[in-house]
Amino acid sequence: MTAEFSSFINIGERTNVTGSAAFKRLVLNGDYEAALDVARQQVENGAQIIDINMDEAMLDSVEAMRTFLNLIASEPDISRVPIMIDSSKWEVIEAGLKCVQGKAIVNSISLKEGEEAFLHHAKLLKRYGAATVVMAFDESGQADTQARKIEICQRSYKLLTETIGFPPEDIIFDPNIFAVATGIEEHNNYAVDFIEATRVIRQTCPYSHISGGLSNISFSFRGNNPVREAMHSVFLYHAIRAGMDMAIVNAGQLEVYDEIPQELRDAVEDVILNRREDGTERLLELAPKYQGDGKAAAVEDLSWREQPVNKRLEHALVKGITDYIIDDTEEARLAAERPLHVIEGPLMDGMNVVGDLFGEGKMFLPQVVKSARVMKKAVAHLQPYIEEEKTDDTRSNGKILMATVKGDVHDIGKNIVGVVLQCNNFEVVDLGVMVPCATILQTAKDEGVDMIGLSGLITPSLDEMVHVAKEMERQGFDLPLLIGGATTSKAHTAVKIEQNYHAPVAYVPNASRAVGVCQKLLKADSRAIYAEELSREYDKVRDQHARKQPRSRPVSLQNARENGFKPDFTQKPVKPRKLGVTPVSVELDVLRKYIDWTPFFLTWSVAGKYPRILDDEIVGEQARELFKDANDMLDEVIKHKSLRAKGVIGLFPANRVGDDIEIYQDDSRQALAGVAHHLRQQTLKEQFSNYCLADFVAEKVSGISDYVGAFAVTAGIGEEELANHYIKAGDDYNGIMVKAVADRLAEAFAEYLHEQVRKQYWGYAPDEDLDNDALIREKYQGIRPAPGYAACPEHTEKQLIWDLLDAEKHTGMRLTESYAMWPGAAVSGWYFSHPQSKYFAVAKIQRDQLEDYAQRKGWTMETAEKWLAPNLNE
Ligand SMILES: C[S@@+](CC[C@H](N)C(=O)[O-])C[C@H]1O[C@@H](n2cnc3c(N)ncnc32)[C@H](O)[C@@H]1O
Repeated sequence: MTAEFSSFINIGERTNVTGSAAFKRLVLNGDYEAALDVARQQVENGAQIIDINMDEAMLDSVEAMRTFLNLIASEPDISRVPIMIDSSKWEVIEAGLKCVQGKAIVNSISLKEGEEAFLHHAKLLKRYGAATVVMAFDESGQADTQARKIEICQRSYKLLTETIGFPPEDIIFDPNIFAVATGIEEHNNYAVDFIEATRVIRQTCPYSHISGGLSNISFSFRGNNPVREAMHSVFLYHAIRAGMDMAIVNAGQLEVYDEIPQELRDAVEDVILNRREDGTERLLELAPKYQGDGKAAAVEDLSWREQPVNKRLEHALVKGITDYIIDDTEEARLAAERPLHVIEGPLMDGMNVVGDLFGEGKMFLPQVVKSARVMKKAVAHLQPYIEEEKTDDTRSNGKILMATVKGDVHDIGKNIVGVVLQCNNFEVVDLGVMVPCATILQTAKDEGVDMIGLSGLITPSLDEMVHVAKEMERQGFDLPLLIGGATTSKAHTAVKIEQNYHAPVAYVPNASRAVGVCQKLLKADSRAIYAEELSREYDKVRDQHARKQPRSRPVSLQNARENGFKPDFTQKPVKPRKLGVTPVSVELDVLRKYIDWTPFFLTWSVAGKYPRILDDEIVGEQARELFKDANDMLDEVIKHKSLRAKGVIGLFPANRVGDDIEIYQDDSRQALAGVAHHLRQQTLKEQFSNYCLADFVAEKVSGISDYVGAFAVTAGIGEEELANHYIKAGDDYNGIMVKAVADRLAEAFAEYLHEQVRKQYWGYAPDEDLDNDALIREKYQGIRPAPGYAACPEHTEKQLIWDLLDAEKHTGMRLTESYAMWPGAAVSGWYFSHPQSKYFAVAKIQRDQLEDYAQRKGWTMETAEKWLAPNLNE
């Protein structure tokens, strides 16, 4: 499998006042909330880094950069991607670097003002631990030819790495993308110059990266988006193959290379590759034809049924069509010498095509999972014939044990990886969820597996993975270990896991990487080399981690408390209409209207915001198909009541005492029902407060009667049974779909119930009238923070919610030893009603708060360190 596209990174370009008039207007008007939406949209559209530029004469750029980045820091759905601070002014860059949490990227530095200034800036960036874009620009100007681009980048590289020891992997060269087809002959070779320079730079400047602003290339076709998009795709297609690994793009506006009409693609390719003198004229002639979308309407094409059987099998696998698979497999079996040969021949050939297309970014994840369904059907048809022959000599690529670790129940990602591996002829032993270490290791021995893959979603699972690695070492295992799941990371794998186990440990960020990693680890000839590569890489990550300087200054807990948020309590808090605990049940077709579909597509690695995604140029067709399949599943579970939802809420008198919230049994406020413990942000905040969730509740000493709420909901009753029913029938696609749909229904339940609480049960916003989009965008008053998320990252607090609500009795939901909720399709959290309450990230805390929290919870320091590990500086 090739992986050119899986490692390509696209950088969002819309948060740039010099490039987007709309964004500029928002920032100039001080409408930072809408400006944040622009950033959020880019992330939702699949940007993996966002470029932020505030260079505008009418703006105080330093202030604008600082304000915007600080706002982003408290938006977890934006700040999960790295920030590229883009400015031509050093003071703006530095102001930005002081705000960004995590690794920043600076755009850009160059030799424009000579070596001294260049190295001075680079040294500062190194101290911040930032990566940087280095423009191919020197004292005599911007590089336009291939030779100049190479010369300047090589000179910059040498200066950076040899003079000041700048980490080469933190260097991103921008060799300048200039417009082609401008009518000026000297411009005709600009794309070729870039591509060829890229090839040489990647070869001669090890570990560095190549990026560029893509939209420049098509500047002469402004107003003709189809042609511009075709030019971008063709350019990227060739540049990526030459080694370009990042680009500033509008991710929502890229045509799939293979889907550009042949005639247009050829004409664009002539221009990009400067293949003929009259290339520009020919493209200009053709362009008006594609001014619209230039594509003919699709009709169902059954001509593939005319092809030989092997080709039909391949087609069915690639397209995920099960309709004819049994007939075609039977035909192939009759023609083959042995039934096994059908698997080893045409079926595996077809799956290899699937694997290659996926690796090249030409197929999407849900399609691969559907291919697996076709494959399973074919294999199931052949199985009785193979058994009749009584031979079982199929050779798989290797046997992999997969498990979600003890205490964790999440397995959608693991199941997808399992299916993708099976598609690539790996045998997967899937132990399911909540698997204790001893079971994992014993099964690995009994089954003689070649590798172990661990998955987990919640933060406590990270510790459990460390435990498994240590046990593997203690028991003398020598198998490679794979680590994956939402909270895992390369840094955690390097710092916490890899050091504890001598055999190869590989962090697998997503399903598309899994196959490549497994193949390299299981082939005798590549294992040693890859293991060596991995261990060098992790050494480096550890080293970087150790050298990482905190980008934000810690403050004492006392100072943080003094700078706590002081909400306005001139309006008295509204007393809930119905105090106490209320179980709630609801029909799924009510919840259906509250579904937020965007995360559903992300689960399947199809990125984009709903409903726009359905019409997206690149993923639209795939998104429509997925959406239809999900809705078919919803129809089915509603009709047969095979999934059910149950929830419970509680509304209680409450007051703040320090960073705790006392929750009372009744409004006399004499007897405690429980105490919620919260954490406070502990880094220096110059313009903002050091937030703690407790701040949003009136202090006990104020005499103001305040209230909080709690909720726990699930839409996963029946989920396991239904998923297993599909999986047993060989239909992993629908097995995963059940869980993806149940997860959406649970989130929809949380949304629906929160609305009911605001308008009725609590009734602090009785006249609220918001559509689903506004609900998803959280335009309402109040928040519902969920333990385990950034404002209340400590998971054991869920126990208090369970106790207050008697949640197990009312809903059947349980907490595991890691405080994951079971069934997996579940949501729980607190309700805060204050109009100024908002989400934020506690982030790193200091020793004094750790001690204070341990004392408040009645914990030993060891217990506190265990549960707060993700928030401690190490
Ligand atoms: C993860 S999304 C879920 C809603 C989304 N519409 C969906 O369907 O997936 C937003 C929820 O996550 C939780 N959340 C987000 N940011 C948080 C933070 N900083 N602290 C605590 N909880 C947070 C809140 O419960 C919030 O309602």
